[in-house]
This record gives sequence, structure tokens and C-alpha cells, in this order.
Amino acid sequence: MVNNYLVIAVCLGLAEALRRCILIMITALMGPLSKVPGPFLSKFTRIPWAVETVTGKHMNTTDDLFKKYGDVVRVAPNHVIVGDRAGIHKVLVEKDLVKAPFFDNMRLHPGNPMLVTERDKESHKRTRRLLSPGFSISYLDGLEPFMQECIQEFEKVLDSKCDENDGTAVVDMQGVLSNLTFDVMSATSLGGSFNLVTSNNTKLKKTFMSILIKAAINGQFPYLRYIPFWPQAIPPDMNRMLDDVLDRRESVGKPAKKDIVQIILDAHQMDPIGFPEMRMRDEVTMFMVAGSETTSSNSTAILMLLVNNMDKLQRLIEEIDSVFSRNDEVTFTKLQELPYLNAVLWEGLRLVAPSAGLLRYTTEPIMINDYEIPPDTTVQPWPMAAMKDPRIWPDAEKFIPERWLGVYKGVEANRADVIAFSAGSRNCIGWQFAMREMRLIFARLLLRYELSLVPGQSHERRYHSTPWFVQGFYKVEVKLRK
Ligand code: HEM
Repeated sequence: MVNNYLVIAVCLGLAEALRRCILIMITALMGPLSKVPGPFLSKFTRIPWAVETVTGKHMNTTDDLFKKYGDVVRVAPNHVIVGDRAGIHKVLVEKDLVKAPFFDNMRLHPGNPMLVTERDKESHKRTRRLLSPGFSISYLDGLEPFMQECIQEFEKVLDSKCDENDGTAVVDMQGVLSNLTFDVMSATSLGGSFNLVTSNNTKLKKTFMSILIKAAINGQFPYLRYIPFWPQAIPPDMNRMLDDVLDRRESVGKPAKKDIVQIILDAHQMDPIGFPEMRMRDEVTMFMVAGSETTSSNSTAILMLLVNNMDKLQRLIEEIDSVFSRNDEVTFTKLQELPYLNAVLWEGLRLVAPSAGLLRYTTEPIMINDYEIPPDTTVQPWPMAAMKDPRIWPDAEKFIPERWLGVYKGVEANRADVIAFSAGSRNCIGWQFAMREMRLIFARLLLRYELSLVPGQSHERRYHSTPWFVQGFYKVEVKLRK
């Protein structure tokens, strides 16, 4: 009797396995996506692409995929990447597709959305409207003194490093810029700088990086979360830091002008059920992560381009020197009008900002470049391919800020083609914040110091929500200017 049940159970199991295999074969070889080119294995399994994503190597390996298969590539049974301008525009702007289910899994607490991971269009619109006063032009202009103060501390640290070494020091710019952008975010948005530039306390930064990496892994392999002892998305020291920030806010009271934390706290107090405490905490955490490492990693990579192209660096110094002298106040308003500085930043972002996490999802069939993409497909625009597309950019791989100053080889560069901050309803809410911060950092750095290349370093980077150097640092020689 028992044997009979066993035989039936095994047969049912085998039948189900066979049904699934047939389904996989049909989807792989006969479904609408079967016409989209891509690696053979990707028709059957998402594992190779998931591994590339989790290791962060995909930012380097996709170039070859687009070269081999064209502008739309199937990288998993129901996942395509899109690398051309028109296709990306269609996905992000024209169709404004919803974010992919990946973002449900990426949430710091399951079921608890944040602006970045919100998938429902209406809820996203409401949250974005709620937070947008913290990114208005007048609000951002009011942040200038906080940013100036943090950069002053940054200069003190560089000065002392130079003093210790007869006026010249070799500095890990990735490390110090990362400290600086955390200080700027905490000073402008949390009501007080973490002073990481001065303390060089790497523990907190490691905590933030671990949040990013864990979120990327959870996004790909959501079931890992349920393994006992799998590390929590939010480590305990992050929770303690949040408690400190919120306690301080309660004891000191509201700031004269609402900052991001105050906007989020008010939203919670006005609607504790719709905007619960956990959401408030996750939102603050995500803002810190979204606003710091992104700016520092891209600034470091732009600096890398400058020290490897000394003629461009020299031209930038000349422009800055023509407007400011050493003790002048370097202001947002004046910097906004420096053509070469702005050209360096847009050209730099074009070449170094990977933005590899723009996953979207189809709810109905759409056509992308003559391919029919069926519902329930993850569509991932790949800005890096479009931003280095030789059909748009002459000498696409080269760092040529001059292309932003007029017509270069018959082509006028267009900012809308630099998709570093994404596009459409989910574009970066902090892009003007980041541009202001980067202008200030570069101008004050070059006004005070001579920077030069430390040769022999690896330029290889990986990507987990933001790019990072594999060697763990990027060193630059820094010398106080006479
Ligand atoms: C160079 C610096 C930065 C880069 C390259 C960058 C890039 C991006 C990109 C590509 C997205 C869009 C993701 C998508 O379309 O799916 C995004 C979204 C976002 N960014 Fe940034 N970012 C930067 C700086 C900042 C800063 C300084 C802040 C905050 C002060 C910030 C806050 C956010 C937030 C909250 C979102 C989610 C917006 C939404 O879903 O409505 N970012 N960022």
C-alpha cells in the first residue's frame, strides 16, 4: 500500500518536472522573446545574469553583449537589456514603465516601500510630491553654507596631509570624497555632520555599503532572506545611528527650514498608519545611501579622468583661476556659469556613471526596436551603452569636454543624452543637489591644490547600486598651490 502511494507521488513529481521543462523549452524557443538575440543559456536560466549582477561585474561585460547581439539583448528567460537611445527613451519616458519586481525584494523590510523601491505609480507620485520641497531650487540654494562648511573641513584634512609630507601627499581620493559626501548628506539632511572627513571612521561607511550590497543580493535572490542567521538588511549600528538622529531632532526641535528628515518625520506624524515608523526609518536610510556614495564614486571617477588628461585639467584650472582668486568665496551662483567646469562634469558623467539599476517591467506588450516584448518582462535600460554610442557621440570613448562647448565633429552634445540620472518619472530627485555639490568640490579642490596622476593604478570598477574601484582606493598626488 505504502509502496503504491510512493510510486504515485514519484510519478506526480516527475510529471510536474516534465511539465515545467516543457514550459521552459516553449518560453525559451517559441515565446515572443525567442526572437530577441542573446547568449544561448539566457533563454533557459537567469542564473548567469544574476551572478553577473550580484558580483557587480555586469557594468563591464555588457559592452560585449551589445556588440555581439545588437541594441536589445535577452539576458534571462524574461529579462532584456536595452542599449540604444530611442529604446531607452521609450522605456523610461514615453511608456514610463513601472519598476520591476526586483524592487519589492530590494526593500530593506519586506512589504515596506520607500521612494526608490515604490512600484505603484500613484503611491510613488504622492511620496515624490511630499519630498520634492526638499529639492526645490530655493531650498537647494539654502544648503550652500552647509556644503561650504563640510568642504572647509575637507581642505583642513588635505592641508594637514600635505603639511606632514613637505607640502605634497598621496591621498586616496575615493576614501576622502566618500567621507565628504556622507558629511554633506548628514549636514544638509540629518541636522548635523557625521564629521567623517575628520574622524575617517570607516565603520559607518562600511555599514552603508553593506546595506547596498545586501539589497542587491536580496533583489536577485529574495528567498535568501528567510534563511536563519542570514544577516539583516539593516545592521544594528545603522539602527543606533537612526535613533540618535531622531532623538536629536526631538530634543533640538524642528530646524528653521524643513530638511529631508523633517519632511519625512512630519509625514509620519501626520499619517502614522499610511507612513509608519519603519517606513520613515527606511526612507532616511535610503536617502543617505542614494545621496552619498553615488556622488563620491562619480566624482572620484571624473577626477581620475582629469588626472589622466592633464591638458583638460589645465584648461579647467585656467577657467577657475580666471574667475576666483585663492581667498575668494566660491559660490553656487558663479559656478553654475563656468562653461568648462560644467562641460567636464557632463562629459565625465557620460563616461563614468553606469546607472545599471534602472529595471522596469512590462504589464502589456510593447515594441522596442522591432522586437515585441511581452507582458511580465523585466526591461533594463543600459545608459552606459547609449552614453558611449558612436552613433551619437563622435570619439565616444574619449574624454572630450570641448564637445559641450559647441559643435564637435559636426555634432552638438545634448544633456538629455546623458542618462546618468535616469529619465522620466523615476529620474534622480537629487540630481541638482549632486551637480551643485560636485561643482563646489571640483572648484575648491583645484583652486587650492595641484593634482597629479599616481601611475600604475587599476581603473577596474564594479557596480552595486553605485560603482566602486576593485582595488579599493584611487590615489591622487595632492600639493598645496603656491
Ligand atoms: C552623481 C550623483 C548621482 C547619480 C549618478 C544618481 C543616479 C540616480 C539614478 C540613475 C536614479 C534613478 C533610478 C531609476 O530610474 O530607476 C536615481 C534615483 C534617485 N536618487 Fe540619485 N543619483 C545621484 C545623486 C543623488 C543625490 C545627491 C540624492 C539625494 C540627495 C539622490 C537621491 C535619489 C533618490 C531618492 C532617487 C529615487 C527617485 C525616485 O524613485 O523617485 N541621488 N539616482
